[in-house]
Amino acid sequence: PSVQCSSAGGVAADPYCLLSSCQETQNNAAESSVQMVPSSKDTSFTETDFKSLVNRYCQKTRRSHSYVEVKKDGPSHIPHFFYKLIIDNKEYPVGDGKSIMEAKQRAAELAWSALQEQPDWDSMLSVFDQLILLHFCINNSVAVHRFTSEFEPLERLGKGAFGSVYKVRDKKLKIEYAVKVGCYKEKSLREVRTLSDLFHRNIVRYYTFWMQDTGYEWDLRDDSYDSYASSHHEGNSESKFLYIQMELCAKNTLRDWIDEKNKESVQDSKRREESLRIAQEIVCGVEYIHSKNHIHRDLKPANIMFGVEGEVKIGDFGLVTSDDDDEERTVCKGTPSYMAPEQRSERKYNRKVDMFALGLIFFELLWKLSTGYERAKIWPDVRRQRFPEEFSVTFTKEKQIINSLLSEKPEDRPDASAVKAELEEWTRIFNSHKASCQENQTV
Ligand SMILES: Nc1ncnc2c1ncn2[C@@H]1O[C@H](COP(=O)(O)OP(=O)(O)OP(=O)(O)O)[C@@H](O)[C@H]1O
Repeated sequence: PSVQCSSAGGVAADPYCLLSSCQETQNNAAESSVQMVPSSKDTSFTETDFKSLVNRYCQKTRRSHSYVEVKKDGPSHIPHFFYKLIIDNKEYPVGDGKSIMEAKQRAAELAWSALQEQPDWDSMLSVFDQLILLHFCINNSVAVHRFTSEFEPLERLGKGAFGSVYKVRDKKLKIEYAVKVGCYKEKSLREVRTLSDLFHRNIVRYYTFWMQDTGYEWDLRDDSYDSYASSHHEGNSESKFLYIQMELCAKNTLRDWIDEKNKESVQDSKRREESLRIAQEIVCGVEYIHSKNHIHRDLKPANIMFGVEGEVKIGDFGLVTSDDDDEERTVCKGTPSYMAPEQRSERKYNRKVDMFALGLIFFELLWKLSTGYERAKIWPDVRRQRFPEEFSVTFTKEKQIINSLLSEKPEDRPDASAVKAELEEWTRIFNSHKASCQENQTV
């Protein structure tokens, strides 16, 4: 980044110029600090994080600060935001932007500029504090911000144990994607490694990943972005954030689909037909995952999404592992209510844990459970292959498949290819039966 300092007193908005008005020795220190900016840094994504800078400044000078929304303009699908920064009851100019984050950044930039024009600017911070701020600018504010440089964050889609998932638009391509942001741990690369190995219609498509020094937190209510980024940095300057760019799926997961269906008054044949289609697609995805020697380990409706054509997309590979028979596993990884019995208690298990979860998902797809209470009551029985009477009568064939998937012993559970074949055959029979019924009705 270019370093252009104005002469004593009036310091330019560039945060590197913090020390430009100090005495000569301090000036030298500043110059040498400025030279600390690595020349090899990829400046194409460089931007100054004024929000973090103002936050740091306020912490150092013990000032209170808050962002206040001034107004929101434009149509609801492309709103334009206006924010101002108030520091110790003093208001600074209004900044605007296409997102709240952008407007706050702009407001912080304007406030930062104004702050430096104050006559007592130099005396407000000790030289030491100025150096700390400068160091902060160099190490954080100008770190590569690939996420916000390449993408425009549009909304937060969800939050899980690993981090948050954002809907974003690629600024150049104008294409929307999902980007998952979380704290980097060696384990989290497992998801990236697996996703990059998988290419299938029923699996969330992975594009790329990268690491950044800064995290990103979308929070409309407060400024948790600042504390999120700085708290990770203060405690551990080595901490990194992992960004995973994926295909964007529909907002509603299979969990939402099931919940919606459960609100309908009757258990209709359309639900059965759609459930069979969804079940087939899930099993196709699982067959593929297993063919690549992976175990998903956390199959559940909340981790199953839909693509643009309504096709099933299996996601959240955070617990994926390789299906190596000899490997010792961590007990109780996954979501307890969908876990196979051996996954809850044993160190050795295999891909058949996914088949158990599939059995439970198939049951939930088909059977209307009106309340959480009803679900809680019935669930332990279903896990032990005990089904409601009416379910067994209405869904004879499906019950047979689900029953085999919920076998206590993993070796008694069919593999994905066998279930796929059975489901295909049953769907064919079911659809032709339905077509002939409809024909009889019209005649
Ligand atoms: N590719 C995507 N497109 C659209 N929404 C997504 C996408 N990936 C994830 N989401 C949404 O974000 C939410 C959280 O994602 P995900 O479950 O992968 O995060 P996580 O931190 O790994 O969660 P978990 O606690 O389940 O491990 C999901 O429930 C889903 O609603």
